[in-house]
Amino acid sequence: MEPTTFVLFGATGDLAKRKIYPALYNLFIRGKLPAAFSVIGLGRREWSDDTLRANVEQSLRQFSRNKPEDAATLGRFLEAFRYCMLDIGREADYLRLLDLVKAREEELGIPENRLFYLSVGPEFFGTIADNIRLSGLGSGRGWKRLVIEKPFGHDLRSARELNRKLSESFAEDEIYRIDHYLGKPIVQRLETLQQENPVIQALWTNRYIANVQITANETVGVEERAGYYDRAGALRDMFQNHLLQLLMMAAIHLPHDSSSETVRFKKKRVMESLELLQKEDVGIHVVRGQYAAGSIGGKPVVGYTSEPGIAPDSRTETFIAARLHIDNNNWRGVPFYIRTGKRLKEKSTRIVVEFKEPVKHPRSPNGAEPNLLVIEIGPKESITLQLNTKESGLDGSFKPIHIDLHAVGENSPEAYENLIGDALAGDPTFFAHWDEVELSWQWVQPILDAFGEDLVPLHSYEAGGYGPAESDALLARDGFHWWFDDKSDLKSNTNEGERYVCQTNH
Ligand SMILES: NC(=O)C1=CN([C@@H]2O[C@H](COP(=O)(O)OP(=O)(O)OC[C@H]3O[C@@H](n4cnc5c(N)ncnc54)[C@H](OP(=O)(O)O)[C@@H]3O)[C@@H](O)[C@H]2O)C=CC1
Ligand SMILES: O=C1O[C@H](COP(=O)(O)O)[C@@H](O)[C@H](O)[C@H]1O
Repeated sequence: MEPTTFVLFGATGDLAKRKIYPALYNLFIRGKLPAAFSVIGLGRREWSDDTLRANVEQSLRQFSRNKPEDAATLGRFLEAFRYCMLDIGREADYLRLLDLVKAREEELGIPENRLFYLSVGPEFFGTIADNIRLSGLGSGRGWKRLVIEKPFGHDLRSARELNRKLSESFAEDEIYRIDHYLGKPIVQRLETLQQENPVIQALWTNRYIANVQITANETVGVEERAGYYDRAGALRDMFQNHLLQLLMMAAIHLPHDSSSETVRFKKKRVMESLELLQKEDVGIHVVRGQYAAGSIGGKPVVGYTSEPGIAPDSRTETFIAARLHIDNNNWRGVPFYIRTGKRLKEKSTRIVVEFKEPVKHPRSPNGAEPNLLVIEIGPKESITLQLNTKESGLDGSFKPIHIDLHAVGENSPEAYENLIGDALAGDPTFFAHWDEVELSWQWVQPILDAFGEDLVPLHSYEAGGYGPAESDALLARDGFHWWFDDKSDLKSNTNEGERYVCQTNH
């Protein structure tokens, strides 16, 4: 990996502490950081190099999956860190930063390869990009990369404006837009699961698939982010980015040796084929909800509008479910159902592919269930194929068997580790390209408009359940139901039914 200077805006903030330092440390101990590497942390706080290092060490002790046990290893890691006080709006501070970056590059004898990681609010992205250009930080003799966090815009118009602004200072292939769902290990394996397994590839069409369900349920509420969340809601916070990315990853068909360009091209094609909704029709395809008081894991929780910092008359959605159609030869006629919400019964992020039943209706009396491919993305990771077999005995009924297609890795890397490693290596495959982001906002915009004009009812749902009943009705109208919402469906997640572990390519 090429020698790099990692310039971290927001080094004193929460994301750096919880995700970025642990990711860098885990890359370091796995030997996945460049041999010559330095981190320049930035913030307004009056920290010294030692204060930064002490904070990094503290963050590793609290948040890293590998705790720093060996003092010498930790010392070598921390030695790479320098701190520079910088106010984002003050141009002179960038010149001081440039001096420090150059001094470090000379000290280490490394080329001017600079990765700028913006772990700060999106309102600062444009100013930082401008100042990187104006100060000369962005015109070194090596490469430059810009890593940015969501939210990428608040709607289609603001996303386009932000992109225009960034593109004055960085080319598209220099911009790495983090969507941490793309860094999750199982999501990264989806492409190979399909590519390396012709059986799955052959089944990946509307000929065999009845519907696809993408769920991201959370038990947490708005937490300490009332100010941000009440302006965003579930549609902007989860749906426009993470869930549409999962949809793209699930729906693409990839040739055997796909490059990152192929992956991005195919994802773009999926988004281009998504049927756009008219604002007036949003209520037919989209359900929105807001949590009321209830209980989670036996503990009472307040409703959304009683959360600290949320206005009592807020109409922000904390739940959304939608039915989408991809109008192309592979997926025409296959509904994709997507839902996400806060204060639901359990934390689970999964994709369920329900296969068509040639003969029997789902839940037919003899016990046969539709074949399912269940991709558990978190908090547990698994890929399971549910098939039917005949019960030995007299009644001849069927029972489901489950074939595990994914060996769960011990201590597998976290999303940020994968993504920061990829950004350092210059691999853009698992970052969101502007085309995808723009098409996602384009798809979401009529829904934002319909919500804004109150054309869609806001259903209240009790905390601790599975969201409003209208979300079930959305699927019931098509003759389907959400899988795994009640205990009887949880067979594939428990020991009920026989399980087989398979060797697969992925
Ligand atoms: N925290 C999380 O889990 C997640 C965060 N994000 C995104 O990451 C970004 C950072 O979030 P988070 O770390 O939580 O935010 P914090 O509020 O914890 O940190 C903000 C950081 O920005 C710095 N900062 C703010 N204003 C200035 C300024 N004028 N000049 C220089 N530095 C400034 C602060 O430094 P100082 O106070 O020293 O000036 C601080 O380091 C946001 O865009 C957020 O949406 C995305 C996903 C998850
Ligand atoms: O980006 C976000 O994601 C989290 C959920 O992430 P996960 O990895 O725990 O599934 C969500 O809680 C948060 O609101 C959102 O901003």
